[in-house]
Amino acid sequence: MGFVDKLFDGSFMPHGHCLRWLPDLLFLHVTGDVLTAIAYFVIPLALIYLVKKRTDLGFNWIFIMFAAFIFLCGVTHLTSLINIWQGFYYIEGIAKFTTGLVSIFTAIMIWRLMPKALAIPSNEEFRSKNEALLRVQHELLEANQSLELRVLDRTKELERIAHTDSLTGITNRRGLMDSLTVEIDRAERYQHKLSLLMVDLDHFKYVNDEYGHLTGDAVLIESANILSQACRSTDVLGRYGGEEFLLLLPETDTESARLLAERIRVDFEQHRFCQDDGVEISLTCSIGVAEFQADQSQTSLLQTVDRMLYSAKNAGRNKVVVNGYSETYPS
Ligand SMILES: Nc1nc2c(ncn2[C@@H]2O[C@H](COP(=O)(O)OP(=O)(O)OP(=O)(O)O)[C@@H](O)[C@H]2O)c(=O)[nH]1
Repeated sequence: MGFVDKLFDGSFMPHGHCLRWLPDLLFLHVTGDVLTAIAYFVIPLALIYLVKKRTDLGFNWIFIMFAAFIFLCGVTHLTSLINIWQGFYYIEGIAKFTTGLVSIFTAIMIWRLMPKALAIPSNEEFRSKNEALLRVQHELLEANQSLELRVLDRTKELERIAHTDSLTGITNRRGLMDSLTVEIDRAERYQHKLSLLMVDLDHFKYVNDEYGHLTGDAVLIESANILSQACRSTDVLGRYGGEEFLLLLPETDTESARLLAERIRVDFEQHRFCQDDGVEISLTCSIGVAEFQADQSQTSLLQTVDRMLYSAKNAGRNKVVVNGYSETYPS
């Protein structure tokens, strides 16, 4: 009789199923089997818990297959234990068969998964990639910082351009108005003096008509220089209009402003604007002077100083007219 026939004729009794009931032997088997059975059911629970919590993990299904495989191993193990006393061999056979199917399927799938699993970057690769990313992040931060600085510089430059007269390089009307607002606030808050000079070149149209616009421009630039040399660094000089300049004089009362206006008037009177061809141009200016009065609005102050300038023009030009003074200078 062959081995295979012996296996199925009922005479084969696997060795080990005739446990002798020795206490120490029994203790080893029972304790070992119970611990193993517990582990067979706890491990699948742990794997399912992991899959539920970490849905982002790749190849999650392989954990489920392992859980099923280990669970079925547990069932097989348990039925084989029961079968020491009871003869549920069909149940055990079915459990073994199912375990075998799941095991072989898991084994096939794990080999198919192998290339992907091997392709997972190692910790070292992750570390070096992370370092490279940190380096890039650092470079980007630095680039961003230098960009912000450039934007800041550019913004300041644009602000400067927006407040600068392109021809003469001094403050333009917008800059003048901003400064005037600040100076009026300061004068009002600290009850300081503030005076204004409005300077207008006399018969400037004649310069343009006679010598051309380029010469007119050069005269305007030189006039701005004369004015800036005449005033203090704390004063604000700006071009108010075409050939009209405005001087804001903080901490200056009417009399001091009048003296400065008179000096400027004389400066222009004595100055000779030289052309490239050697021709000299004489030019005078008229000046209106006004001191800021408490509670006066910016518009009202400008209207007052403009009125004074108008009076100076009416008085024959090359004159200084001061608000509150009846005299015209020179009389
Ligand atoms: N070259 C030049 N001329 C300018 C500029 N802005 C204004 N003007 C000229 O300045 C002249 C001002 O003429 P008016 O307003 O008649 O004044 P004025 O000739 O100085 O006469 P009064 O002010 O009454 O003494 C005009 O001819 C304008 O064209 C500029 O930027 N460059």
